[in-house]
Amino acid sequence: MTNTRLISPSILSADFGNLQRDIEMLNQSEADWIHVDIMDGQFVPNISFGFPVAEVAKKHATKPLDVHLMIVEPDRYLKRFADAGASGLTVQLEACPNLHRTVQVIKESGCRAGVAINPHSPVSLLEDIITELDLVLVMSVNPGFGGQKFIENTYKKVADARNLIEKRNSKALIEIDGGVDMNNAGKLFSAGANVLVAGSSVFAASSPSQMISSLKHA
Ligand SMILES: O=C(CO)[C@@H](O)[C@H](O)COP(=O)(O)O
Ligand SMILES: [Co+2]
Repeated sequence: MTNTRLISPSILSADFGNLQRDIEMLNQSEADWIHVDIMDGQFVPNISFGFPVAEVAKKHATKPLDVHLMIVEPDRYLKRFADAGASGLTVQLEACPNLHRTVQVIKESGCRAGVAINPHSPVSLLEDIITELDLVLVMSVNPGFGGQKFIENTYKKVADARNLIEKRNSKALIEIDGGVDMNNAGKLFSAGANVLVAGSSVFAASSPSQMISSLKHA
């Protein structure tokens, strides 16, 4: 079992009028990655931002961009997000009819390959692809918005993912996304999570950088 514990703050909750300032704050903080949420208004009922904002993030960030694609037909855009500076590309299982091929294309682009599963999708759906993955993202809210309530069934899914990874000797990291805060961060790491995404809990804190440290050492 890996002891890796990383924090990936989501810029969805940043101040877009001061994005450079907020990214520079993340550069100075204990954040490990910077989470970039791409929403298309089709896979999820919200539109966030696209390439220009991802490119601004890349221009100012000194940390790897952890790009989460909540879009239909992600294959159409993998290369462009890789060229925009993504270090990791995570697609939603539910958006990928040919997931094995999609994962191979991500790897060929030089990015870390991640697959996200929605709250209704069991971890067992990853059984025949887990050895190909660098990262499994367990959604702990329904995707589409920041600031939602954490779904408690996530702990069981972290345990399921950890069991599957160990059974198949996979090197995949387990990432959790949605409603992560000081009430659940420590329990998630103890349950076997490796990477915690945090949007509103970081950016609404009086000291975002202190909150990142608190989450990391929870
Ligand atoms: O992918 C998503 C939402 O769909 C996330 O990455 C959110 O940006 C997390 O925000 P909080 O729940 O932490 O506020
Ligand atoms: Co996300």
